[in-house]
Amino acid sequence: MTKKILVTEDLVQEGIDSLTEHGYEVDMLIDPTVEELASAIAPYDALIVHPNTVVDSSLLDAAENLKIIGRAGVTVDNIDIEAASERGVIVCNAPNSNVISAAEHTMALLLAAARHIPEASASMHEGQWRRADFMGSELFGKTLAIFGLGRVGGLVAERAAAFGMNLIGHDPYCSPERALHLGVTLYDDMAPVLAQADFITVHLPRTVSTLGMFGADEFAAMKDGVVLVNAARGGIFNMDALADFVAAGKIAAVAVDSFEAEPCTDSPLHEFENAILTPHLSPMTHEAQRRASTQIAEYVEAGLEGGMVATAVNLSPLPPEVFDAIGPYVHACKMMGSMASQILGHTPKSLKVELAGGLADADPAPLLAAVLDGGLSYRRLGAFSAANAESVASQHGISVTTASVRDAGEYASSVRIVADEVEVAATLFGTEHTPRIISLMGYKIDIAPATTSLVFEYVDAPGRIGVIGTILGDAAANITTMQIGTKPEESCALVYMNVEGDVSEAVLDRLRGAIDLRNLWKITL
Ligand SMILES: NC(=O)C1=CN([C@@H]2O[C@H](COP(=O)(O)OP(=O)(O)OC[C@H]3O[C@@H](n4cnc5c(N)ncnc54)[C@H](O)[C@@H]3O)[C@@H](O)[C@H]2O)C=CC1
Ligand SMILES: O=C(O)C(=O)COP(=O)(O)O
Repeated sequence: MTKKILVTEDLVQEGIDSLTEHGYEVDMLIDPTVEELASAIAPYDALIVHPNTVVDSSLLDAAENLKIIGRAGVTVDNIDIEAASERGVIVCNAPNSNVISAAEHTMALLLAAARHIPEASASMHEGQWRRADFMGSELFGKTLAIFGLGRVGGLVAERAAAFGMNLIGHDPYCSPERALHLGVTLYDDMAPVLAQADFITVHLPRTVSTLGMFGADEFAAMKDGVVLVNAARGGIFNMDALADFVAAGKIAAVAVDSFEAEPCTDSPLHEFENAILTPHLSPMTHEAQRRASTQIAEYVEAGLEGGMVATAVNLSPLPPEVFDAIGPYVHACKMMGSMASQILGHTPKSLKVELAGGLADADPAPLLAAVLDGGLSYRRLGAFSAANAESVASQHGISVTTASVRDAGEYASSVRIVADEVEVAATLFGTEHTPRIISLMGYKIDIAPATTSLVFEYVDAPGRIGVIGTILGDAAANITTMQIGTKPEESCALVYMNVEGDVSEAVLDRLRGAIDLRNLWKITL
């Protein structure tokens, strides 16, 4: 039967043509109301949207045949990813389609603001010739602060470096290597970045932590005469507070391309001549729109044909034969990824995933994706899929290797990961496939981890467990299971302890003070 695809927003014809040439039936229902879309969606296998079509759980409930949603662009914040995943619907985007256009638009806004181009042009159209009123400043030698050093932020850094700007930035998830490569001095806190910048540009996703990230306190902490640009997402700057600071002259100019509600025809900034406002023009180039159309057509087709979707932002379903081989290990691998990242405390530089015994011939990609997903799950957008795991890992500065060994020792199969200096291995136990940790930091143990665990490493000596037990008992934390591994050659022991009850920082400090610990980690799964 012919597969049906519904397109709900303008899409360059090239992508549509390629889908029809490949035998799909493509229908256009441009800018439908919520009700129109809900009553039309049932027969469709795929849905292609831009930013304005809201795909929420009630639409997905009506979408009985839907297998894949393609977002012709980067941002998927109009799609309820979790609801789609729960229903087994793949969500994919075209993450590289418009990032160059977005970075170039950012540069255009920076330059336009620095040289008063919109106001000067408007005055010329009114028949005036006012050179002295539009004295500008050079970008050269000025400090540009970039918040968010992902795809667009990185491209802006490269372009601003060519203008001779000093680059500083803030992005808790950007690796030091990436920052070094981009020539950006990274700061953990916003304060020093705000205090130094002559120009500030944001390239952040819209999340709970970035909405309103720039308000009155942040604007007050900036240099007098600062220039601000937001070509990312509306809502990152608090517009009312921003207008107050523009009115007071603290902010010399502001350029905004993206608004909290679009279309936007009125905002607190509309009255200011030194506020440059563009109607979400960042992606509006022939090149970006053409890429968005052709790339999304290719990914949607891959999804409909059961192939791996390279840009899936939620896990695409594994083909049954792959699932049979490795599916039960997905949960264990997510758990190990989370455990390793909690022990490490930062994003690893290198990650090795080794499949042993019965898994030796299996494709490691889905398990690598699961390890990364467990370890980097702070990314609200962009879950790892088997197809994108390596490339997303490298974006985060993680170099990935996979290996297989035939010998799994006393187990039928196992997976071992090494994230920088942290090693952890797991096997599955019984018909329920319960994950058991069989090695941690080189210590041989055998334990099924609970929601909260404490891991102690210390120089082995009698009485240690007693001291630990007493402190936890006093804190009303109950030890439910425990395993001890030793390294006799180093006289060291590692205790993996599952606990119930609250183990606060104060209790951890007491434990650290009471015995001579090499390490103590609290792990929450
Ligand atoms: N107007 C336009 O045409 C386009 C807009 N966008 C928007 O621009 C933004 C950036 O897009 P990409 O670079 O593709 O995304 P990305 O995901 O590659 O990069 C976002 C970066 O922000 C960082 N980040 C997340 N939370 C943060 C926080 N609280 N503080 C500091 N850094 C944080 C992440 O670590 C990541 O490095 C997104 O909001 C996207 O929606 C993207 C493409 C085109
Ligand atoms: O992809 C994005 O995030 C963009 O903002 C690009 O614009 P669009 O939403 O595709 O019109």
